[in-house]
Amino acid sequence: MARSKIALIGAGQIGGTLAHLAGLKELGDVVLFDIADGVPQGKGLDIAESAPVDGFDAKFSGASDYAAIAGADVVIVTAGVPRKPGMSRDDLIGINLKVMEAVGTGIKTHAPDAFVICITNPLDAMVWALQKFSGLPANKIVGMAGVLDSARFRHFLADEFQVSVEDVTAFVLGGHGDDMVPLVRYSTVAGVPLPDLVKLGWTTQEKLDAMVERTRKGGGEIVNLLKTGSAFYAPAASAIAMAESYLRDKKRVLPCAAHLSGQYGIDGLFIGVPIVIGAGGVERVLEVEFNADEKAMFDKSVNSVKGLIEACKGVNAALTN
Ligand SMILES: NC(=O)C1=CN([C@@H]2O[C@H](COP(=O)(O)OP(=O)(O)OC[C@H]3O[C@@H](n4cnc5c(N)ncnc54)[C@H](O)[C@@H]3O)[C@@H](O)[C@H]2O)C=CC1
Ligand SMILES: O=C([O-])CC(=O)C(=O)O
Repeated sequence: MARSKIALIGAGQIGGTLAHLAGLKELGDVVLFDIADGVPQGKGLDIAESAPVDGFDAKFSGASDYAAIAGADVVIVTAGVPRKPGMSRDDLIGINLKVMEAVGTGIKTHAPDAFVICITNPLDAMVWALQKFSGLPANKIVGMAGVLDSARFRHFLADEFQVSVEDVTAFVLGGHGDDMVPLVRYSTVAGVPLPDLVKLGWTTQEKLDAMVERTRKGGGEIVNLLKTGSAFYAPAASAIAMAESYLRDKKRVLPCAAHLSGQYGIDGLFIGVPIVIGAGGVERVLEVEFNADEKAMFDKSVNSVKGLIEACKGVNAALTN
């Protein structure tokens, strides 16, 4: 059977890490695309030269011409700019929206049948714009954020409880901003919900609240430490989990920014919700029930995303249709 083809649009910090992980997991042959000519070629060659040491078989190539992504099964988009300390993700709208227009056109022309994962920030608005520019069907394009935000929450919880990260589940829904919604009631250790663990004395409500807040600000914490860019190892690992679920038809249930058409009372926006990713792309949206507090947090986050969409429409009139 022929190998799958994975196209990475953007060969920066996340793009390079994606290529390496795709190789290590033998997900398929990888094409790195970037406007910075030489960078995708150099990273591709470097990773190919690591393959004999780690023992994986995959081809790596670099390009600055969209023709190279033709026939890709999966496209992962990280093209654009990351924020620096003092900036919010939303400050990236102007520049990254223009990038999404170019990328969307490239995908529409050369890889219209791919399953597309957008990572570029501000995520919920960029994946919405990328869908408009590419014309992809709603089940073939998703945004990566919830897997990352949930992984951060899981890490903090596992560290607090001194248990394996594997036994901690978490769902962080809503938009990928500081008002994202870590759902404490739906997060567990070996199936036991967090509120029960507070009752059992495993942690205190104050500590749990602090971990929720740290999760919400998790991206900014790393930006402030790195100073020159943002997180890339955990974001790349998260997108690879989504790509793997599609390519291997694993049907994993993952929190992702998915196009909603009525679910959660939302129509026409990409919002972080649990979805099933399989060979059919977004195969199902899991609608969890919210209590009044959770609903208020979710609505607040959705309103932030709506504000970003309006800002995009203000920048590019073609998006108003
Ligand atoms: N959704 C999420 O959870 C996360 C999103 N991000 C976002 O991902 C994006 C990428 O982050 P990094 O890889 O760290 O940035 P980076 O700066 O290392 O890489 C971005 C790459 O995009 C390339 N690029 C710029 N314009 C392009 C265009 N028109 N076509 C093709 N390539 C183009 C640049 O040359 C650069 O190599 C940022 O917007 C960042 O905010 C970062 C972490 C998590
Ligand atoms: O915070 C940022 O700018 C990058 C990002 O989205 C994250 O790491 O969650």
